[in-house]
Amino acid sequence: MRLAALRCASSGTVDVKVPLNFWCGDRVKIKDVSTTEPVYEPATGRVLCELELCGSVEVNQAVQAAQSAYQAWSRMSGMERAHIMIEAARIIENRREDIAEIEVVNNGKSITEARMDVDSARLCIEYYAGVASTLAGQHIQLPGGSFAYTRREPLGVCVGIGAWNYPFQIAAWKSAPALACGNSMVFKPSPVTPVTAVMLAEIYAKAGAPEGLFNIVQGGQETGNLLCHHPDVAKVSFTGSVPTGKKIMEMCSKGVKQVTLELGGKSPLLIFEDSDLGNAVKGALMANFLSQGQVCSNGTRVFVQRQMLPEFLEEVVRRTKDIEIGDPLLESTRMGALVSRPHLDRVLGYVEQARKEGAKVLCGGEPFVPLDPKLRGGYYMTPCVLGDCTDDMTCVKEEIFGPVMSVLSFETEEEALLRANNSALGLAAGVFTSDVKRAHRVVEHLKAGSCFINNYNITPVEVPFGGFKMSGIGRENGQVTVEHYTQMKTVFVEMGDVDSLF
Ligand SMILES: NC(=O)c1ccc[n+]([C@@H]2O[C@H](COP(=O)([O-])OP(=O)(O)OC[C@H]3O[C@@H](n4cnc5c(N)ncnc54)[C@H](O)[C@@H]3O)[C@@H](O)[C@H]2O)c1
Ligand SMILES: C[N+](C)(C)CCCC=O
Repeated sequence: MRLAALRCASSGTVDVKVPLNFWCGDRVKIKDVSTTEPVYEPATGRVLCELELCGSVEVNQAVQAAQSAYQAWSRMSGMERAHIMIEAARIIENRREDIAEIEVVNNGKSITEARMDVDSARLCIEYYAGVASTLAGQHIQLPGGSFAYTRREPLGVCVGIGAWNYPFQIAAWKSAPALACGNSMVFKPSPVTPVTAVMLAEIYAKAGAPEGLFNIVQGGQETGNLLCHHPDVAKVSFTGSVPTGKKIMEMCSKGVKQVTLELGGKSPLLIFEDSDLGNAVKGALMANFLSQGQVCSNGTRVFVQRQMLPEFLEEVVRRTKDIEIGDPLLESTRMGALVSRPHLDRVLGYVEQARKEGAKVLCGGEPFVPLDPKLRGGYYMTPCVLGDCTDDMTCVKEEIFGPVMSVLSFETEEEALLRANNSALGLAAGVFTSDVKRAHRVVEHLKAGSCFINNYNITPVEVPFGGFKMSGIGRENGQVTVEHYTQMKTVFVEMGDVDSLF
């Protein structure tokens, strides 16, 4: 089935007819489909397709395919693996627009952002292609000419389970390091956004990967459970919510399987009075409104030093009101649709709750109905800035995962740090200041895995990304991720006689 079968021209015109499961190098139509689930186009509310969910038969087939590909792939040299990954990256570059458009249709984010996500996916694969050829062990000299060496060996069949906010990017961020290290993968996208991960599977196959190297099984919780419990799966890398992450860890503990958990956040952004106002405002917008606010690392608790608060609020509200909402496939659109109707309702409910708890809605927080009639059934809202927030409010404590910025004020650095760290989550944090000493002092004390100084939400693939506390375990991207997709073997070599005690 050609990728072009999915090509779209504008919102409201796409029907996905091709199968979305993929193993043994091809799209798979399930024989006796017992369960399907509708998949929606967030921009219009139309049904895009009925998703065929995988049960144990299909999960077994996909894992088996991955096992057999693993035999060949794990024996290849890093350079050989790199060659295929570079080719995959090249195909992604050529198909950038196709992939980005379909991502928009299934996820609702703007085409501008979708293109950036596709670029991040490609760069990640290019980066780990480079890493593949550098994988090496150590040589350790021992007495009498004896020595030991270490080997970095792959784990086997790895499972990736993705969230719906960055469907294509998550599939690449998980598969690139896994494959570079010699593993194979079975990936389960979110059933809300199942359409683009399978394009990545086709691309790897086209680039020359052995059949079964990267497979897609579609489904929700049940399919995920089957994968986590599967005896032939060595590791699970999960991106999603904290409650699901806990379940994944529990299931993996039964087989003592390794886990990587990329979970939720409620990250703080500290803006000191000596900051450059323009950059601080731009940073706060980037920290809250990318992907309709549906970003794990978002800095949704914006602490502003009291002296700067009035001018910050004035500017941040002005710029938030200017955000162009609408058809996510239009170049001018900066904010598209939220991912689903229930999610939109949940986010609007948080705004209502904030109002009841005493926060001031400075702008937005309302359902938005575009003028274009075909978009009337879409899941839009106006981006929201909440003022007069306090630490005990629900909007400040819970991950909303929508375009809602909570602004709080503070007096001193010490107080800001205490309040910023007062969360069970620790994915990211940011600080804006022109005082270089303060910047590093504050970052040293912030309990978060990814910290930004004078910027926010940039994730170059060569830099590790991941959380402290309940935001996760392990890292994605960067050199360190090799450790999460390999195991170390130590080999002792005796060059003399055995010095036996017996
Ligand atoms: N830290 C990160 O890198 C990162 C990135 C993106 C999203 N997230 C987080 O993801 C959440 C939003 O995504 P979501 O709503 O898709 O999360 P979710 O936890 O509901 O679902 C994530 C994935 O897990 C699957 N799943 C659900 N129950 C399962 C089970 N029992 N066993 C196995 N798999 C199961 C889902 O089908 C989906 O594929 C937010 O909390 C967000 O912060 C984190
Ligand atoms: C690329 N972003 C915007 C930093 C998103 C990282 C993945 C988290 O949801």
